Amino acid sequence: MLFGLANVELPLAMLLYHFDWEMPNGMKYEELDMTEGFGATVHRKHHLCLIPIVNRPLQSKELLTHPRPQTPPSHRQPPPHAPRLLRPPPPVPFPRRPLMRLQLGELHFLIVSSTEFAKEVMRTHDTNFANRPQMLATEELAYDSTGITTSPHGDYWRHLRKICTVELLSARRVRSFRGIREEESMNMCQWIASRQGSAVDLSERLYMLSFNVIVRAAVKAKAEHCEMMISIFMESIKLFGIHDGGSLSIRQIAAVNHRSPVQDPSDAPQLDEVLDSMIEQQRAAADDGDDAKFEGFLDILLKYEKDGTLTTDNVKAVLLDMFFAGTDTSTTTIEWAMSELIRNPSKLIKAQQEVKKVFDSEGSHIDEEKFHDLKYLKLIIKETLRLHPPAPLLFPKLNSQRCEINGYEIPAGTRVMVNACPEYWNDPEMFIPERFEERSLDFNGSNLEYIPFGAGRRICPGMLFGLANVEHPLAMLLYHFDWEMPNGMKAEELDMTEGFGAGVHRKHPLRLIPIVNRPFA
Ligand code: HEM
Repeated sequence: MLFGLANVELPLAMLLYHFDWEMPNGMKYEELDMTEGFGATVHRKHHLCLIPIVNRPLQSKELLTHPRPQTPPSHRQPPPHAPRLLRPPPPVPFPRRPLMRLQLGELHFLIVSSTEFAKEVMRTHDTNFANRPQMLATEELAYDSTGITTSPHGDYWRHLRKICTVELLSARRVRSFRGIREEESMNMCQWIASRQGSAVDLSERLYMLSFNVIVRAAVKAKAEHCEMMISIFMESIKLFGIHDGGSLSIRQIAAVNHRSPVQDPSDAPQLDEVLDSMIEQQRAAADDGDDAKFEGFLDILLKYEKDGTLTTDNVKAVLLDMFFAGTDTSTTTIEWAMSELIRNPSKLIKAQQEVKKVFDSEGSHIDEEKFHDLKYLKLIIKETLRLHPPAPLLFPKLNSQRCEINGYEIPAGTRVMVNACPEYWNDPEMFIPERFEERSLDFNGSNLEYIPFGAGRRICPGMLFGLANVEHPLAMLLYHFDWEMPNGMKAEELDMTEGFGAGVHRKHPLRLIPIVNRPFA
Protein backbone atom coordinates (compact mmCIF):
# COMPACT_ATOMS: atom_id res chain seq x y z
CA MET A 1 0.00 0.00 0.00
CA LEU A 2 2.70 2.46 1.06
CA PHE A 3 4.80 1.72 -2.04
CA GLY A 4 1.71 2.02 -4.27
CA LEU A 5 0.66 5.36 -2.80
CA ALA A 6 4.19 6.73 -3.05
CA ASN A 7 4.29 5.71 -6.72
CA VAL A 8 1.10 7.67 -7.32
CA GLU A 9 1.85 10.73 -5.24
CA LEU A 10 5.18 11.74 -6.74
CA PRO A 11 4.32 11.60 -10.47
CA LEU A 12 0.94 13.21 -9.80
CA ALA A 13 2.52 16.02 -7.81
CA MET A 14 5.07 16.57 -10.59
CA LEU A 15 2.42 16.62 -13.32
CA LEU A 16 0.44 19.16 -11.34
CA TYR A 17 3.46 21.23 -10.34
CA HIS A 18 5.22 21.50 -13.69
CA PHE A 19 2.33 21.77 -16.14
CA ASP A 20 -0.93 23.39 -16.95
CA TRP A 21 -3.18 21.12 -18.99
CA GLU A 22 -5.50 21.85 -21.88
CA MET A 23 -7.92 19.67 -23.80
CA PRO A 24 -7.07 18.95 -27.47
CA ASN A 25 -9.12 20.39 -30.36
CA GLY A 26 -10.59 23.17 -28.26
CA MET A 27 -12.72 20.65 -26.31
CA LYS A 28 -14.15 21.63 -22.97
CA TYR A 29 -12.97 19.84 -19.82
CA GLU A 30 -16.43 18.43 -19.17
CA GLU A 31 -16.36 16.74 -22.59
CA LEU A 32 -13.50 14.42 -21.58
CA ASP A 33 -14.60 10.84 -22.22
CA MET A 34 -14.56 8.92 -18.93
CA THR A 35 -15.49 5.48 -20.27
CA GLU A 36 -13.79 2.59 -18.49
CA GLY A 37 -11.96 -0.13 -20.41
CA PHE A 38 -12.16 -3.87 -19.87
CA GLY A 39 -9.33 -5.77 -18.20
CA ALA A 40 -7.84 -7.05 -14.97
CA THR A 41 -7.62 -3.48 -13.66
CA VAL A 42 -10.05 -0.76 -14.62
CA HIS A 43 -8.16 1.50 -17.01
CA ARG A 44 -9.58 4.33 -19.03
CA LYS A 45 -11.05 2.89 -22.27
CA HIS A 46 -9.25 5.49 -24.44
CA HIS A 47 -5.80 6.92 -23.84
CA LEU A 48 -5.73 10.21 -22.00
CA CYS A 49 -4.44 12.75 -24.55
CA LEU A 50 -3.89 16.24 -23.12
CA ILE A 51 -1.90 19.29 -24.14
CA PRO A 52 0.83 20.09 -21.60
CA ILE A 53 1.88 23.69 -21.06
CA VAL A 54 5.06 23.99 -18.99
CA ASN A 55 4.28 26.16 -16.00
CA ARG A 56 7.35 25.50 -13.84
CA PRO A 57 10.41 24.44 -15.93
CA LEU A 58 11.95 21.04 -15.22
CA GLN A 59 15.38 20.67 -13.69
CA SER A 60 18.01 18.86 -15.73
CA LYS A 61 17.95 15.66 -13.69
CA GLU A 62 14.30 15.15 -14.60
CA LEU A 63 14.99 15.16 -18.34
CA LEU A 64 14.63 12.01 -20.34
CA THR A 65 17.39 13.07 -22.70
CA HIS A 66 20.12 10.82 -21.43
CA PRO A 67 20.28 7.85 -19.11
CA ARG A 68 20.61 9.03 -15.55
CA PRO A 69 24.24 8.70 -14.50
CA GLN A 70 23.42 7.17 -11.11
CA THR A 71 21.79 4.10 -12.75
CA PRO A 72 24.30 1.82 -14.46
CA PRO A 73 22.94 0.83 -17.91
CA SER A 74 23.48 -2.86 -17.20
CA HIS A 75 20.91 -2.77 -14.35
CA ARG A 76 18.18 -1.33 -16.51
CA GLN A 77 16.24 -3.54 -18.87
CA PRO A 78 14.86 -1.35 -21.69
CA PRO A 79 11.50 -2.38 -23.11
CA PRO A 80 11.92 -4.56 -26.23
CA HIS A 81 11.40 -1.76 -28.77
CA ALA A 82 12.94 1.13 -26.90
CA PRO A 83 16.11 2.77 -28.25
CA ARG A 84 18.85 1.18 -26.14
CA LEU A 85 21.98 2.99 -25.08
CA LEU A 86 25.08 1.18 -26.29
CA ARG A 87 27.66 3.83 -25.45
CA PRO A 88 26.90 6.77 -23.14
CA PRO A 89 27.35 10.05 -25.00
CA PRO A 90 29.37 12.86 -23.46
CA PRO A 91 27.39 14.93 -20.93
CA VAL A 92 25.45 17.79 -22.49
CA PRO A 93 24.81 20.93 -20.45
CA PHE A 94 21.23 21.73 -19.50
CA PRO A 95 18.95 22.84 -21.13
CA ARG A 96 20.01 21.43 -24.51
CA ARG A 97 18.26 18.17 -25.27
CA PRO A 98 19.75 16.74 -28.46
CA LEU A 99 17.84 13.48 -28.38
CA MET A 100 14.66 12.68 -26.53
CA ARG A 101 12.65 9.52 -26.45
CA LEU A 102 8.94 9.47 -25.78
CA GLN A 103 6.66 6.51 -25.44
CA LEU A 104 2.99 7.17 -26.06
CA GLY A 105 1.09 3.95 -25.53
CA GLU A 106 2.75 1.33 -27.71
CA LEU A 107 4.44 3.87 -29.97
CA HIS A 108 8.01 5.05 -29.76
CA PHE A 109 9.06 8.53 -30.79
CA LEU A 110 12.48 10.05 -31.09
CA ILE A 111 12.80 13.84 -31.08
CA VAL A 112 16.03 15.05 -32.62
CA SER A 113 17.09 18.57 -31.65
CA SER A 114 20.72 18.95 -32.60
CA THR A 115 22.39 19.37 -35.96
CA GLU A 116 24.73 16.54 -35.05
CA PHE A 117 21.89 14.02 -34.71
CA ALA A 118 19.83 15.60 -37.49
CA LYS A 119 22.78 14.94 -39.76
CA GLU A 120 22.69 11.28 -38.80
CA VAL A 121 18.97 11.05 -39.62
CA MET A 122 18.84 13.15 -42.79
CA ARG A 123 22.30 12.49 -44.27
CA THR A 124 24.10 9.40 -42.98
CA HIS A 125 20.93 7.27 -42.63
CA ASP A 126 18.72 9.32 -44.97
CA THR A 127 17.40 6.36 -46.99
CA ASN A 128 16.61 4.39 -43.86
CA PHE A 129 14.68 7.30 -42.29
CA ALA A 130 12.93 8.29 -45.52
CA ASN A 131 9.79 6.38 -44.57
CA ARG A 132 6.62 7.89 -43.15
CA PRO A 133 4.62 6.33 -40.30
CA GLN A 134 1.30 4.94 -41.42
CA MET A 135 -1.47 6.55 -39.35
CA LEU A 136 -5.16 5.84 -39.39
CA ALA A 137 -5.79 9.51 -40.15
CA THR A 138 -3.67 9.39 -43.31
CA GLU A 139 -4.94 5.96 -44.35
CA GLU A 140 -8.53 7.06 -44.12
CA LEU A 141 -8.23 10.62 -45.37
CA ALA A 142 -5.33 10.23 -47.82
CA TYR A 143 -6.42 7.21 -49.87
CA ASP A 144 -4.43 4.53 -48.04
CA SER A 145 -1.49 6.90 -47.68
CA THR A 146 -0.82 7.06 -51.40
CA GLY A 147 0.06 10.76 -51.54
CA ILE A 148 3.63 12.03 -51.81
CA THR A 149 3.65 13.20 -48.21
CA THR A 150 2.27 9.99 -46.75
CA SER A 151 3.52 7.17 -48.98
CA PRO A 152 6.33 4.91 -47.81
CA HIS A 153 9.76 5.27 -49.35
CA GLY A 154 9.97 3.10 -52.48
CA ASP A 155 9.37 3.00 -56.23
CA TYR A 156 5.83 4.41 -56.04
CA TRP A 157 6.98 7.40 -53.95
CA ARG A 158 9.93 7.95 -56.34
CA HIS A 159 7.47 8.05 -59.28
CA LEU A 160 5.29 10.63 -57.51
CA ARG A 161 8.25 12.67 -56.39
CA LYS A 162 9.54 12.86 -59.98
CA ILE A 163 6.13 13.99 -61.25
CA CYS A 164 6.13 16.57 -58.51
CA THR A 165 9.61 18.06 -59.02
CA VAL A 166 9.77 17.82 -62.81
CA GLU A 167 6.18 18.78 -63.60
CA LEU A 168 3.84 19.96 -60.86
CA LEU A 169 6.18 22.21 -58.90
CA SER A 170 9.03 22.96 -61.30
CA ALA A 171 10.33 26.56 -61.54
CA ARG A 172 8.64 26.91 -64.96
CA ARG A 173 5.29 25.74 -63.59
CA VAL A 174 5.53 28.04 -60.56
CA ARG A 175 6.15 30.98 -62.94
CA SER A 176 3.13 29.95 -64.99
CA PHE A 177 0.91 30.46 -61.92
CA ARG A 178 2.04 34.07 -61.59
CA GLY A 179 -1.20 35.47 -63.02
CA ILE A 180 -3.22 33.51 -60.45
CA ARG A 181 -1.07 34.84 -57.60
CA GLU A 182 -1.40 38.43 -58.82
CA GLU A 183 -5.16 38.21 -59.28
CA GLU A 184 -5.84 36.56 -55.94
CA SER A 185 -3.53 38.92 -54.00
CA MET A 186 -5.25 41.89 -55.67
CA ASN A 187 -8.70 40.49 -54.78
CA MET A 188 -7.63 40.14 -51.17
CA CYS A 189 -6.14 43.65 -51.00
CA GLN A 190 -9.23 45.21 -52.57
CA TRP A 191 -11.42 43.42 -50.06
CA ILE A 192 -9.19 44.74 -47.26
CA ALA A 193 -9.23 48.28 -48.72
CA SER A 194 -13.03 48.21 -48.78
CA ARG A 195 -12.92 47.80 -44.99
CA GLN A 196 -10.42 50.58 -44.43
CA GLY A 197 -10.55 51.94 -40.87
CA SER A 198 -12.21 48.89 -39.30
CA ALA A 199 -10.57 45.76 -37.90
CA VAL A 200 -10.28 42.87 -40.38
CA ASP A 201 -9.56 39.22 -39.69
CA LEU A 202 -6.36 39.01 -41.68
CA SER A 203 -5.76 35.35 -40.77
CA GLU A 204 -9.00 34.25 -42.39
CA ARG A 205 -8.39 36.26 -45.57
CA LEU A 206 -4.85 34.91 -45.85
CA TYR A 207 -6.10 31.38 -45.51
CA MET A 208 -8.65 31.98 -48.29
CA LEU A 209 -5.97 33.54 -50.46
CA SER A 210 -3.56 30.58 -50.15
CA PHE A 211 -6.36 28.15 -50.69
CA ASN A 212 -7.72 29.94 -53.76
CA VAL A 213 -4.25 30.09 -55.31
CA ILE A 214 -3.66 26.36 -54.80
CA VAL A 215 -7.15 25.36 -55.95
CA ARG A 216 -6.84 27.48 -59.09
CA ALA A 217 -3.37 26.05 -59.77
CA ALA A 218 -4.86 22.60 -59.41
CA VAL A 219 -8.23 22.67 -61.11
CA LYS A 220 -10.62 24.85 -63.00
CA ALA A 221 -12.81 24.92 -59.92
CA LYS A 222 -16.03 26.80 -59.48
CA ALA A 223 -16.30 29.31 -56.65
CA GLU A 224 -18.83 27.24 -54.69
CA HIS A 225 -16.42 24.32 -54.68
CA CYS A 226 -13.70 26.52 -53.29
CA GLU A 227 -15.84 27.65 -50.35
CA MET A 228 -17.05 24.13 -49.62
CA MET A 229 -13.54 22.76 -49.77
CA ILE A 230 -12.11 25.46 -47.54
CA SER A 231 -14.45 24.50 -44.71
CA ILE A 232 -13.86 20.76 -45.21
CA PHE A 233 -10.10 21.22 -45.38
CA MET A 234 -9.90 23.44 -42.33
CA GLU A 235 -11.58 20.71 -40.32
CA SER A 236 -9.47 17.94 -41.83
CA ILE A 237 -6.22 19.80 -41.20
CA LYS A 238 -7.06 19.79 -37.51
CA LEU A 239 -7.40 15.99 -37.66
CA PHE A 240 -3.99 15.61 -39.24
CA GLY A 241 -2.56 17.43 -36.24
CA ILE A 242 -3.32 14.44 -34.05
CA HIS A 243 -0.42 12.00 -34.06
CA ASP A 244 -2.50 9.18 -32.69
CA GLY A 245 -0.67 6.71 -34.86
CA GLY A 246 -2.97 3.80 -34.35
CA SER A 247 -5.16 3.82 -31.30
CA LEU A 248 -8.06 6.00 -32.44
CA SER A 249 -10.15 5.57 -35.55
CA ILE A 250 -10.82 8.54 -37.76
CA ARG A 251 -14.49 8.44 -36.77
CA GLN A 252 -13.45 8.75 -33.15
CA ILE A 253 -11.15 11.62 -34.04
CA ALA A 254 -13.99 13.21 -35.99
CA ALA A 255 -16.32 12.70 -33.07
CA VAL A 256 -13.86 14.55 -30.86
CA ASN A 257 -14.18 17.48 -33.19
CA HIS A 258 -17.89 18.23 -32.93
CA ARG A 259 -17.96 20.59 -35.87
CA SER A 260 -16.21 18.18 -38.20
CA PRO A 261 -18.12 17.45 -41.40
CA VAL A 262 -16.38 14.07 -41.43
CA GLN A 263 -18.43 13.21 -38.38
CA ASP A 264 -21.77 13.16 -40.09
CA PRO A 265 -21.88 12.38 -43.80
CA SER A 266 -25.33 13.93 -44.10
CA ASP A 267 -24.07 17.31 -42.88
CA ALA A 268 -21.83 18.21 -45.80
CA PRO A 269 -20.42 16.65 -48.93
CA GLN A 270 -17.40 14.51 -48.15
CA LEU A 271 -13.99 15.46 -49.36
CA ASP A 272 -14.04 12.52 -51.73
CA GLU A 273 -17.26 13.70 -53.40
CA VAL A 274 -15.85 17.17 -53.92
CA LEU A 275 -12.68 15.77 -55.47
CA ASP A 276 -14.71 13.44 -57.72
CA SER A 277 -16.76 16.34 -58.96
CA MET A 278 -13.63 18.42 -59.61
CA ILE A 279 -12.10 15.58 -61.63
CA GLU A 280 -15.29 15.14 -63.64
CA GLN A 281 -15.40 18.85 -64.45
CA GLN A 282 -11.77 18.83 -65.46
CA ARG A 283 -12.28 15.86 -67.78
CA ALA A 284 -15.30 17.58 -69.35
CA ALA A 285 -13.32 20.80 -69.84
CA ALA A 286 -10.47 18.86 -71.47
CA ASP A 287 -12.93 17.15 -73.86
CA ASP A 288 -14.28 20.58 -74.87
CA GLY A 289 -10.71 21.83 -75.50
CA ASP A 290 -11.41 24.52 -72.89
CA ASP A 291 -8.53 26.79 -71.84
CA ALA A 292 -6.01 24.50 -73.53
CA LYS A 293 -3.07 26.79 -72.73
CA PHE A 294 -3.45 26.51 -68.97
CA GLU A 295 -2.00 23.32 -67.53
CA GLY A 296 -2.77 22.86 -63.83
CA PHE A 297 -1.94 20.06 -61.40
CA LEU A 298 -4.99 18.03 -62.33
CA ASP A 299 -4.33 18.23 -66.11
CA ILE A 300 -0.88 16.76 -65.46
CA LEU A 301 -2.05 14.09 -63.04
CA LEU A 302 -4.84 12.92 -65.35
CA LYS A 303 -2.21 12.25 -68.05
CA TYR A 304 -0.60 9.76 -65.68
CA GLU A 305 -3.98 8.27 -64.91
CA LYS A 306 -4.52 7.82 -68.64
CA ASP A 307 -1.16 6.07 -69.16
CA GLY A 308 -2.05 3.73 -66.28
CA THR A 309 0.75 4.68 -63.87
CA LEU A 310 -1.67 6.35 -61.43
CA THR A 311 -5.19 5.37 -60.38
CA THR A 312 -7.97 7.91 -59.81
CA ASP A 313 -7.46 7.48 -56.05
CA ASN A 314 -3.73 8.17 -56.47
CA VAL A 315 -4.61 11.37 -58.34
CA LYS A 316 -6.89 12.45 -55.51
CA ALA A 317 -4.22 11.66 -52.92
CA VAL A 318 -1.66 13.86 -54.71
CA LEU A 319 -4.21 16.66 -55.08
CA LEU A 320 -4.80 16.49 -51.35
CA ASP A 321 -1.04 16.74 -50.82
CA MET A 322 -1.00 20.00 -52.74
CA PHE A 323 -3.94 21.39 -50.77
CA PHE A 324 -2.75 20.27 -47.34
CA ALA A 325 0.98 20.85 -47.68
CA GLY A 326 0.61 24.04 -49.71
CA THR A 327 -2.07 26.14 -48.00
CA ASP A 328 -1.46 26.04 -44.28
CA THR A 329 2.29 26.51 -44.60
CA SER A 330 2.11 29.67 -46.73
CA THR A 331 -0.75 31.15 -44.70
CA THR A 332 0.98 30.76 -41.35
CA THR A 333 4.21 32.22 -42.73
CA ILE A 334 2.49 35.44 -43.87
CA GLU A 335 0.41 35.55 -40.69
CA TRP A 336 3.51 35.37 -38.44
CA ALA A 337 5.54 37.73 -40.64
CA MET A 338 2.81 40.38 -40.32
CA SER A 339 2.47 39.73 -36.58
CA GLU A 340 6.21 40.14 -36.01
CA LEU A 341 6.33 43.31 -38.12
CA ILE A 342 3.44 44.83 -36.19
CA ARG A 343 5.27 44.11 -32.92
CA ASN A 344 8.47 45.59 -34.34
CA PRO A 345 7.39 48.94 -35.88
CA SER A 346 10.90 49.99 -36.93
CA LYS A 347 11.26 46.82 -39.02
CA LEU A 348 7.78 47.35 -40.48
CA ILE A 349 8.77 50.85 -41.61
CA LYS A 350 12.04 49.56 -43.07
CA ALA A 351 10.18 46.87 -45.06
CA GLN A 352 7.56 49.36 -46.26
CA GLN A 353 10.23 51.81 -47.39
CA GLU A 354 11.88 49.07 -49.41
CA VAL A 355 8.71 47.96 -51.27
CA LYS A 356 7.75 51.58 -51.94
CA LYS A 357 11.19 52.36 -53.31
CA VAL A 358 11.02 49.40 -55.68
CA PHE A 359 7.40 49.65 -56.86
CA ASP A 360 6.63 53.38 -56.87
CA SER A 361 8.68 53.61 -60.05
CA GLU A 362 6.70 50.69 -61.51
CA GLY A 363 3.38 52.56 -61.39
CA SER A 364 2.38 50.64 -58.23
CA HIS A 365 2.38 47.33 -60.09
CA ILE A 366 3.77 44.66 -57.73
CA ASP A 367 5.76 42.82 -60.36
CA GLU A 368 7.47 39.54 -59.42
CA GLU A 369 10.25 40.30 -61.89
CA LYS A 370 11.44 42.95 -59.43
CA PHE A 371 11.41 40.74 -56.35
CA HIS A 372 15.17 40.19 -56.45
CA ASP A 373 15.41 43.85 -55.30
CA LEU A 374 13.36 43.11 -52.17
CA LYS A 375 16.37 42.10 -50.10
CA TYR A 376 14.92 43.05 -46.73
CA LEU A 377 11.59 41.33 -47.44
CA LYS A 378 13.50 38.12 -48.15
CA LEU A 379 15.32 38.45 -44.81
CA ILE A 380 11.96 38.93 -43.09
CA ILE A 381 10.64 35.71 -44.62
CA LYS A 382 13.79 33.83 -43.62
CA GLU A 383 13.57 35.07 -40.05
CA THR A 384 9.85 34.28 -39.87
CA LEU A 385 10.53 30.72 -41.00
CA ARG A 386 13.26 30.42 -38.35
CA LEU A 387 11.14 31.75 -35.50
CA HIS A 388 7.83 30.25 -36.62
CA PRO A 389 8.53 27.26 -38.88
CA PRO A 390 5.07 26.06 -40.04
CA ALA A 391 6.14 22.46 -39.38
CA PRO A 392 8.44 22.81 -36.34
CA LEU A 393 9.06 19.06 -36.17
CA LEU A 394 9.02 18.64 -39.99
CA PHE A 395 6.81 15.70 -41.02
CA PRO A 396 7.28 12.53 -39.00
CA LYS A 397 9.82 10.07 -40.40
CA LEU A 398 10.17 6.38 -39.72
CA ASN A 399 13.19 4.09 -40.02
CA SER A 400 12.63 0.86 -41.95
CA GLN A 401 15.58 -0.89 -40.35
CA ARG A 402 17.23 -0.89 -36.97
CA CYS A 403 20.23 1.38 -36.85
CA GLU A 404 22.64 2.98 -34.44
CA ILE A 405 23.09 6.72 -33.90
CA ASN A 406 25.93 7.97 -31.74
CA GLY A 407 25.75 4.97 -29.48
CA TYR A 408 21.97 4.69 -29.37
CA GLU A 409 20.19 1.75 -30.89
CA ILE A 410 17.10 2.89 -32.80
CA PRO A 411 14.81 -0.07 -33.45
CA ALA A 412 13.00 -0.34 -36.77
CA GLY A 413 9.66 1.46 -36.82
CA THR A 414 10.59 4.34 -34.50
CA ARG A 415 8.81 7.60 -35.35
CA VAL A 416 11.34 10.34 -35.67
CA MET A 417 10.64 14.05 -35.38
CA VAL A 418 13.42 16.43 -36.30
CA ASN A 419 13.29 19.81 -34.63
CA ALA A 420 13.44 22.51 -37.31
CA CYS A 421 15.25 24.87 -34.91
CA PRO A 422 17.87 22.59 -33.46
CA GLU A 423 20.60 24.99 -32.37
CA TYR A 424 20.41 27.99 -30.15
CA TRP A 425 20.73 31.28 -31.94
CA ASN A 426 21.75 34.56 -30.36
CA ASP A 427 18.57 36.05 -28.85
CA PRO A 428 16.55 33.14 -30.29
CA GLU A 429 13.14 34.55 -29.32
CA MET A 430 13.81 37.93 -30.93
CA PHE A 431 12.71 38.80 -34.45
CA ILE A 432 15.94 39.98 -36.10
CA PRO A 433 15.81 39.62 -39.91
CA GLU A 434 19.25 41.27 -40.06
CA ARG A 435 20.85 38.15 -38.56
CA PHE A 436 20.65 36.56 -42.03
CA GLU A 437 22.72 39.37 -43.53
CA GLU A 438 25.66 38.01 -41.63
CA ARG A 439 24.86 34.32 -42.14
CA SER A 440 23.64 33.51 -45.59
CA LEU A 441 21.80 30.24 -45.00
CA ASP A 442 19.64 28.95 -47.85
CA PHE A 443 16.48 26.86 -47.75
CA ASN A 444 17.75 23.73 -49.44
CA GLY A 445 18.68 21.84 -46.29
CA SER A 446 22.41 21.83 -47.00
CA ASN A 447 23.01 23.44 -43.61
CA LEU A 448 21.08 21.54 -40.95
CA GLU A 449 21.00 24.52 -38.61
CA TYR A 450 18.26 26.02 -40.73
CA ILE A 451 15.71 23.58 -42.16
CA PRO A 452 12.20 25.09 -42.34
CA PHE A 453 11.59 23.04 -45.51
CA GLY A 454 13.23 19.88 -44.15
CA ALA A 455 16.27 18.20 -45.65
CA GLY A 456 17.33 15.00 -47.37
CA ARG A 457 15.13 12.90 -49.62
CA ARG A 458 11.87 14.08 -48.13
CA ILE A 459 12.70 17.78 -48.35
CA CYS A 460 9.72 19.92 -49.38
CA PRO A 461 9.28 19.84 -53.17
CA GLY A 462 6.98 22.90 -53.02
CA MET A 463 9.61 25.34 -51.75
CA LEU A 464 9.61 27.62 -54.82
CA PHE A 465 5.83 27.69 -55.03
CA GLY A 466 5.50 28.22 -51.27
CA LEU A 467 7.95 31.13 -51.22
CA ALA A 468 6.27 32.79 -54.22
CA ASN A 469 2.90 32.42 -52.45
CA VAL A 470 4.33 34.20 -49.42
CA GLU A 471 6.38 36.94 -51.10
CA HIS A 472 3.73 38.34 -53.39
CA PRO A 473 0.88 38.93 -50.92
CA LEU A 474 3.29 40.11 -48.23
CA ALA A 475 4.78 42.70 -50.59
CA MET A 476 1.27 43.91 -51.45
CA LEU A 477 0.14 44.16 -47.82
CA LEU A 478 3.21 46.25 -47.03
CA TYR A 479 3.02 48.40 -50.13
CA HIS A 480 -0.66 49.35 -50.13
CA PHE A 481 -1.44 49.63 -46.41
CA ASP A 482 -0.43 51.06 -43.09
CA TRP A 483 -1.62 48.98 -40.17
CA GLU A 484 -3.01 49.83 -36.77
CA MET A 485 -3.99 47.71 -33.78
CA PRO A 486 -7.70 47.53 -32.89
CA ASN A 487 -9.21 49.01 -29.71
CA GLY A 488 -6.32 51.41 -29.21
CA MET A 489 -4.03 48.52 -28.26
CA LYS A 490 -0.28 49.00 -28.39
CA ALA A 491 1.87 47.00 -30.80
CA GLU A 492 3.65 45.20 -27.98
CA GLU A 493 0.31 43.99 -26.67
CA LEU A 494 -0.30 41.83 -29.73
CA ASP A 495 -0.90 38.30 -28.49
CA MET A 496 1.63 35.91 -30.03
CA THR A 497 0.34 32.66 -28.51
CA GLU A 498 0.59 29.64 -30.80
CA GLY A 499 -2.40 27.43 -31.51
CA PHE A 500 -2.56 23.64 -31.69
CA GLY A 501 -2.77 21.73 -34.96
CA ALA A 502 -0.80 20.24 -37.84
CA GLY A 503 0.84 23.59 -38.59
CA VAL A 504 1.70 26.11 -35.90
CA HIS A 505 -0.83 28.93 -36.38
CA ARG A 506 -1.52 31.87 -34.21
CA LYS A 507 -3.90 30.79 -31.47
CA HIS A 508 -6.11 33.81 -32.08
CA PRO A 509 -6.69 35.30 -35.53
CA LEU A 510 -4.66 38.36 -36.46
CA ARG A 511 -7.05 41.32 -36.42
CA LEU A 512 -5.69 44.62 -37.68
CA ILE A 513 -7.02 47.93 -38.98
CA PRO A 514 -5.89 48.68 -42.55
CA ILE A 515 -5.31 52.26 -43.73
CA VAL A 516 -4.81 52.56 -47.48
CA ASN A 517 -1.45 54.19 -48.14
CA ARG A 518 -0.94 53.59 -51.86
CA PRO A 519 -4.26 53.37 -53.71
CA PHE A 520 -4.80 50.66 -56.32
CA ALA A 521 -4.01 51.58 -59.91
C1 HEM B 1 6.22 28.29 -46.77
C2 HEM B 1 5.82 27.23 -47.40
C3 HEM B 1 6.19 25.79 -47.07
C4 HEM B 1 6.91 25.27 -46.02
C5 HEM B 1 7.58 26.02 -44.87
C6 HEM B 1 6.95 23.83 -46.20
C7 HEM B 1 7.57 22.94 -45.34
C8 HEM B 1 7.61 21.57 -45.54
C9 HEM B 1 8.25 20.65 -44.64
C10 HEM B 1 8.95 21.02 -43.33
C11 HEM B 1 8.11 19.40 -45.16
C12 HEM B 1 8.60 18.09 -44.53
C13 HEM B 1 10.02 17.81 -44.95
C14 HEM B 1 10.62 16.63 -44.22
O1 HEM B 1 9.89 15.77 -43.75
O2 HEM B 1 11.87 16.58 -44.12
C15 HEM B 1 7.36 19.52 -46.38
C16 HEM B 1 7.02 18.46 -47.19
C17 HEM B 1 6.23 18.59 -48.31
N1 HEM B 1 5.75 19.75 -48.86
FE1 HEM B 1 6.10 21.63 -48.19
N2 HEM B 1 6.25 23.51 -47.34
C18 HEM B 1 5.78 24.67 -47.91
C19 HEM B 1 5.03 24.78 -49.07
C20 HEM B 1 4.63 23.74 -49.87
C21 HEM B 1 3.83 23.87 -51.06
C22 HEM B 1 3.32 25.18 -51.64
C23 HEM B 1 3.62 22.60 -51.54
C24 HEM B 1 2.83 22.14 -52.74
C25 HEM B 1 1.84 22.79 -53.29
C26 HEM B 1 4.30 21.68 -50.65
C27 HEM B 1 4.33 20.31 -50.81
C28 HEM B 1 5.00 19.43 -49.97
C29 HEM B 1 4.99 17.98 -50.15
C30 HEM B 1 4.25 17.22 -51.25
C31 HEM B 1 5.77 17.45 -49.11
C32 HEM B 1 6.06 15.98 -48.85
C33 HEM B 1 7.37 15.56 -49.50
C34 HEM B 1 7.68 14.09 -49.31
O3 HEM B 1 7.24 13.50 -48.32
O4 HEM B 1 8.38 13.52 -50.16
N3 HEM B 1 4.90 22.40 -49.65
N4 HEM B 1 7.08 20.86 -46.60
